[in-house]
Amino acid sequence: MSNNPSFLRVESLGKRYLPAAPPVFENVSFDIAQGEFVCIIGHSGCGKSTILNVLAGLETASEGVAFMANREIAGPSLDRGVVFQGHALMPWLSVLDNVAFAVKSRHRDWTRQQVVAHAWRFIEMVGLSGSEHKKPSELSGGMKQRVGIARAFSIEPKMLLLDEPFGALDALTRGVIQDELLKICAATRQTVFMITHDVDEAILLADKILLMSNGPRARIAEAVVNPLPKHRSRAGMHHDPQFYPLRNHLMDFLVHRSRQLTPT
Ligand SMILES: Nc1ncnc2c1ncn2[C@@H]1O[C@H](COP(=O)(O)OP(=O)(O)OP(=O)(O)O)[C@@H](O)[C@H]1O
Repeated sequence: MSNNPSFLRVESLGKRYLPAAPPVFENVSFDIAQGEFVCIIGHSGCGKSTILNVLAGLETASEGVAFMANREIAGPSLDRGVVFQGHALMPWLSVLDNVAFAVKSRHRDWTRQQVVAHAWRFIEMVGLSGSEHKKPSELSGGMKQRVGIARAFSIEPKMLLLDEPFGALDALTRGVIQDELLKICAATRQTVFMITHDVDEAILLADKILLMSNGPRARIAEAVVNPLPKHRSRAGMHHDPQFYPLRNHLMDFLVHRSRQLTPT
């Protein structure tokens, strides 16, 4: 991790969809360091996806600002790769061409050969070599999600934004892809902001876990630094003496404290 504590800086963000209604969230401020993996957890409707969309430049905030590398985020950019739950692949293109399309948009001057070689690297990285000529309709949900991840990584974004990317997957596939994501992030020192509802997933992946209170007027109630050693594994992390205290703290927030912080 670099010494720059605020590669991404969010300052007093607020969002109001309807003028007469209270804001969904307000006064949301947090920092993400370069190479840091941050998860955000909170109940449905508190505004997590809205925050992610503001960071992606797909949505504007009603109040506050977000900066990445000291530049205000004011629209979509290839510097930020987004993976949604619904993977959004182009159904008429093969796995290879779905990834190649993204590579080409990043490197417009590259030859087809360069584009394909680069796309290949990322298809291999997510364990999809052998399926590169398949269309999305021929892939399982987990495989489609891997294509989405390969595509987002292939543009080598400065920041990766993941909106519950594994939400629709069965536990086994989810575990396999979590392990892959961990490996890729360790190898590339990728900076990540990820929404999850899964406390164990957050403990496995995140360096820091942001806890959001319930909406309306939701806020970041706590930023919990993960005390477990950086090289964690799904199989081993629950043996760490710090695992259950951390898990209980997060669960306790979701069950009790997230509500108490909601203004009446
Ligand atoms: N375009 C929109 N117009 C009006 N209200 C919206 C719009 N988008 C989101 N909202 C409302 O804003 C609130 C926050 O939505 P958002 O999707 O950001 O929450 P979330 O925390 O990501 O929820 P979930 O965990 O269920 O995905 C919800 O009450 C939602 O109904």
